[in-house]
Amino acid sequence: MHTGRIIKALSGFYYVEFNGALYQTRARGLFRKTEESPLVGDIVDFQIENVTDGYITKIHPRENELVRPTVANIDQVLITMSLKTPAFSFYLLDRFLAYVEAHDIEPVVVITKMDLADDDDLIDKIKDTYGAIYPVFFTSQDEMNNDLLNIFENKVTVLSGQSGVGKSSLLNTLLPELELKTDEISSALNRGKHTTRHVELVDIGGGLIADTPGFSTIEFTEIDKYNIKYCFKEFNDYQNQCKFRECMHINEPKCAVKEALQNGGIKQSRYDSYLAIHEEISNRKERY
Ligand SMILES: Nc1nc2c(ncn2[C@@H]2O[C@H](COP(=O)(O)OP(=O)(O)OP(=O)(O)O)[C@@H](O)[C@H]2O)c(=O)[nH]1
Ligand SMILES: [Zn+2]
Repeated sequence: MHTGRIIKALSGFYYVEFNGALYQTRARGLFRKTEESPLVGDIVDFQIENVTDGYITKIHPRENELVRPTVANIDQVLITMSLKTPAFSFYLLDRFLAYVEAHDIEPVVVITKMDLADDDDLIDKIKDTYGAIYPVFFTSQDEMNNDLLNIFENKVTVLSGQSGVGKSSLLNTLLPELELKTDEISSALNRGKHTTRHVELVDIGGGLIADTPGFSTIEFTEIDKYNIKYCFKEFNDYQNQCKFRECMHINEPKCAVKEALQNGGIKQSRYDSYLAIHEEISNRKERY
């Protein structure tokens, strides 16, 4: 019996990496009864049947999972946001950040298209708003950002961000061999344009990254209006000092979050994003 990680799932096979080798495994009937099926990213126990084949006997409990792409046990999500085209949006970035926090995954902010920069105030405001809360990297397509390449070691990473911000370009810059590889696969299988991409974890900087960029829009459907406040990381420095334990930091007196807003510990744009998302979730719930 061995324990490894599923890095690819294709046609009923799960490819498990163990000790630098890849094993083609099946899940057998075991999981059909429990309706639990293995996901890419899962840590599994498996039995080797011959040199490279085996079958999965157990899925270890998941730390977290995302639906787009369908990957489990993710350590970090790179939230890509372009400086321009499409225009940078503090609100949209805050939505992505809250969503990733809600899934118990560490966010990393990556600002793309820095070659288009013409507004120093915007860059300063981005640094000022997020620099103390999250790792923030600035990149452009034609430059290899070596600091960014260092963050992957021993981690499983997923890339996300709205359409057109440069997710694929970033992935190709960080992993030039990737584009080549995907081209080879789709032409080899002769499936043409409409091939459904199967997510695969590929090696990057001593860790793994999902080769398919992930979610590009955010809906807070599974998140409760009482929990969204915990998804604004810097609120956690203050919210246990609010007078009321159930304080939502909106209309309550003696609210430590609103005090922090007054003295600059919490940024106005972050608080405004919180209010907007809280309202969106509250309105949705009322309809049911
Ligand atoms: N100037 C500039 N353009 C870039 C940069 N990165 C990407 N682009 C351009 O932005 C456009 C979108 O890039 P993609 O990498 O396809 O963006 P994406 O986020 O993968 O887009 P979706 O597949 O729609 O989710 C392309 O025309 C890229 O050439 C950059 O750093 N600088
Ligand atoms: Zn409060």
